Amino acid sequence: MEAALKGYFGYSTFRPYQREIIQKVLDGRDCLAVMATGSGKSICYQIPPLVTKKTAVVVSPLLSLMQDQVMSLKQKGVKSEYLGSTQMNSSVSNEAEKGAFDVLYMTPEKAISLPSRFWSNLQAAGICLLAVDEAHCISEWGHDFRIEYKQLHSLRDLLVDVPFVALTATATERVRQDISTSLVLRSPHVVVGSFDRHNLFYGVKTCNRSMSFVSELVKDVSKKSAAGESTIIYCTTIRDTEQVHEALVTSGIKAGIYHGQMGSRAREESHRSFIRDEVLVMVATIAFGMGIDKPDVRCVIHYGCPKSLESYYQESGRCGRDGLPSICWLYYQRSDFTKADFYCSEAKNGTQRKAIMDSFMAAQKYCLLATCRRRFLLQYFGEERNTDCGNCDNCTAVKNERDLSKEAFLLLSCIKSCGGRWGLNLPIDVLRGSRAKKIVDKNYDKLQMHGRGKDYSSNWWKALGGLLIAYDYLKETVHDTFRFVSVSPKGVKFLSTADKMDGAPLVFQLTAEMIELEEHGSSHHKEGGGLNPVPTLEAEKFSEDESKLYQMLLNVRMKLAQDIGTAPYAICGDQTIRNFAKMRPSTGARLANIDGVNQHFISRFSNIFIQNIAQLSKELNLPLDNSPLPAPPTNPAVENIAGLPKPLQNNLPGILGDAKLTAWELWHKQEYSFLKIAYFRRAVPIKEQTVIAYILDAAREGCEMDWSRFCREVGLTPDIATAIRLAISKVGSHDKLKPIKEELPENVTYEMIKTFLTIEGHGLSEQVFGSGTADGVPSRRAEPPISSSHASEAGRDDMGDGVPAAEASDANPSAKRGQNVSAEEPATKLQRIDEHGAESTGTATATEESVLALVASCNGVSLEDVAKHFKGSKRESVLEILEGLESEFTIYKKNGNYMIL
Ligand SMILES: Nc1ncnc2c1ncn2[C@@H]1O[C@H](COP(=O)(O)OP(=O)(O)OP(=O)(O)O)[C@@H](O)[C@H]1O
Repeated sequence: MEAALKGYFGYSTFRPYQREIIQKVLDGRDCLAVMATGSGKSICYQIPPLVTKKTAVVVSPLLSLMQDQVMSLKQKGVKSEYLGSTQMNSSVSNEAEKGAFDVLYMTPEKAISLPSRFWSNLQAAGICLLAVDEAHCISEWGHDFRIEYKQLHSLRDLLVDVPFVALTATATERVRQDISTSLVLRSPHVVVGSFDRHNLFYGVKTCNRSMSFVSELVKDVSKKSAAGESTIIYCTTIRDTEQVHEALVTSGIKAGIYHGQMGSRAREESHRSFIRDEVLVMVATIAFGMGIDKPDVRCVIHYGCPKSLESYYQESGRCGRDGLPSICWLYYQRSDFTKADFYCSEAKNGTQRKAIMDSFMAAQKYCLLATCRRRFLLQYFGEERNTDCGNCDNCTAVKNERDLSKEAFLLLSCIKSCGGRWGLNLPIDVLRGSRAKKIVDKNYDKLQMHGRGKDYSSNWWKALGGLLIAYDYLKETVHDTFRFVSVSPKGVKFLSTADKMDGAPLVFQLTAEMIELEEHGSSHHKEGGGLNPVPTLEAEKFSEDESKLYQMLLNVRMKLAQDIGTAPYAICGDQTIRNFAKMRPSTGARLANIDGVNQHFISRFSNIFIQNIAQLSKELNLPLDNSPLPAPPTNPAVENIAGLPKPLQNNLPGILGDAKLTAWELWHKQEYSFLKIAYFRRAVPIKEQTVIAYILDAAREGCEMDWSRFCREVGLTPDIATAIRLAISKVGSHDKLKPIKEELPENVTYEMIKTFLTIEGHGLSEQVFGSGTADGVPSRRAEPPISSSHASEAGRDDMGDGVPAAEASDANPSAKRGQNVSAEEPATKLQRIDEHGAESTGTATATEESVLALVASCNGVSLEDVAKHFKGSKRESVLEILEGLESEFTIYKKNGNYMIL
């Protein structure tokens, strides 16, 4: 599991619950995972297929979401596709049912409409799980109910032994139950993670929708864009969306717009430009919601109070999914609170109406809060916290507490005297001495407190009213479209004791709005207050030049992404780029050690980044290798990995297929050995013979070859070449290999014959082997004399005459080539070490190949054991080789033991 995590995703440790869920799925158990947005749920269904080599089917509600995930997975080297209405490639479905993909996404509509033949074929090919992402859509009690989700249970009968995994970021107990019942989960393993998004700063500001406010907002957002950071501005109406978008564009900020009245093409285009960082600001209604898989959104602004705390959590949760510090601001205006009636109009019955109203009231309460916002949010989702978070506006604001007992007394008693039949406005007007007709008609101008609240503005009183509601001194109720504020039992108690004790203190933390109103007489947020209330932890650790380097490297990533037509985050995350800027690795080995760097990245982009880091660091006068990482291995093969793998410039991949091309690239460009290629990125290694066949295929397709080296590694000397030539002439044909092999001594392998024939096919025989016998190709070892009489029965048992050349091979070519360690040898030797403690095992020397063979033969081997095994080499050399192999992702370390990746 760890091997797949590092190899494909570049991470060295699992986040909470990931391992547990993956293990349960591998054990065949159904799971229900309720984990916060951005907590890493996807990996729970993306790792099992990489471990089991069977397909994971993922049902996901939105095509845009699937497309983004497929794009991202492909960049990691994970075979992935989707099935849905926008899939233009008609062969995907056919390939999918043959098990061609690791991860196969599909819409619920597609999942329930696929013929049972598809499922039985896929099951025959291998299916390791069925995941239902955003599983809350199953429940009518969830906030995104989708009728097709309800029908997914029909798959249960088709996929009897396949574990089902339901995943969601928000689910109450009731929704969880619905999911479980509807999907017919069988005693599922349930995981409920924390809802806390500790990297998010939460803040609230009041606003008005004037142009001056919008231009302040634009100014703030432009700072984020200038820093290359992405922002989403959620508006509650299409009108607001258009207004804010226009203001941004007029100020020269590249911004996208997204709302339900746009055509699907325009929406897709908008979405695409945002995830590819072509625009850094997206102004949208909540229609731009669930489908956002972009991990590096740094700021989410809600321009208007959201309709519920659930949707606020979900939408603000689009921020900082990569775990880096990010900011969520909510701007509200008191008039937003009157929208409850509008939302309630969606209700089908009284119960639903109450549910909508309760959620909206909670959102309103969140706006008016003067205490820790995170605590409030978590409490709302049933998670108790004893301490304040220190990462929200109320926690970080200079504490401004004051005894407001007199003001509270005035407001409460005024509301009580007005009979609790009004909203907040009328009693506040009474306090402020209004003689409006309604007030005079009701004789409220005769009340004792009439005009006694003139010192504060109306908005200040409303803010106090909000506090008194939040702390249950006032009660807000809604009847039809009217809201009434009355004094609660707690408020009544306060009034009675305040009366008697004359001045019992009631200390409140003043809200930001109240402070603003007292200081400036208006509640517009301060100029320059900006969106960045707290310096991010990472930013604090960066020097100015490191920040510059970070920005430059973001540009390098952007350019690369544009060149290959993908999103920058799909190449690697912001945190990885931060680490590059901080550590400034000078070699591929150092780069590979950085979290977030996976095999695919190493083979495609490491060279570009190493070069840019070196050059830009030089320009900025920053030293390289500023990292706490161990000293870089000096193994030339390791250095090579950073240096060479460039994508091919010709069209060979199409002809050759990935595996053959990769084998050839690794051999030719990286100078990997056959054995190392056999293990490269494979849980189950392929045979060395297959590697050789792949490279020969590449050569036949025109790939450049160093034939001297190839012959040397296959063991094909000029003597053997001569013998093969003779054998062919004896047999009279080279169409079948077996008769040729039978004419030759046992030590002449099928690989040698194939190599000879390929070289002959290229007309290079004379050049490579010379015209005669002995000269031409340097041989590392003395060959036994060749004579036809040595021909053996080798291969006769397992190969008929018709065996095609590409499939014919010997069992263990490296062993026959007289290498230090054969594939079986290390295990035996190591066993001896285990049995006899420090007993010497001879003087075997460590080479990359022999160490690799040893690690491959053991299920975890420590440095000590490897060092003991290779008595002929110094411990440091052994360590160096191990580190080299580790940084190339050929092996990895787990609990101090080396294992094959
Ligand atoms: N073990 C890990 N170590 C470091 N980063 C990780 C790990 N697992 C996942 N991540 C990263 O965390 C981010 C969020 O992961 P993911 O998209 O799976 O979240 P999610 O829980 O599915 O969120 P959502 O509910 O929004 O869909 C991604 O950038 C992912 O690469």
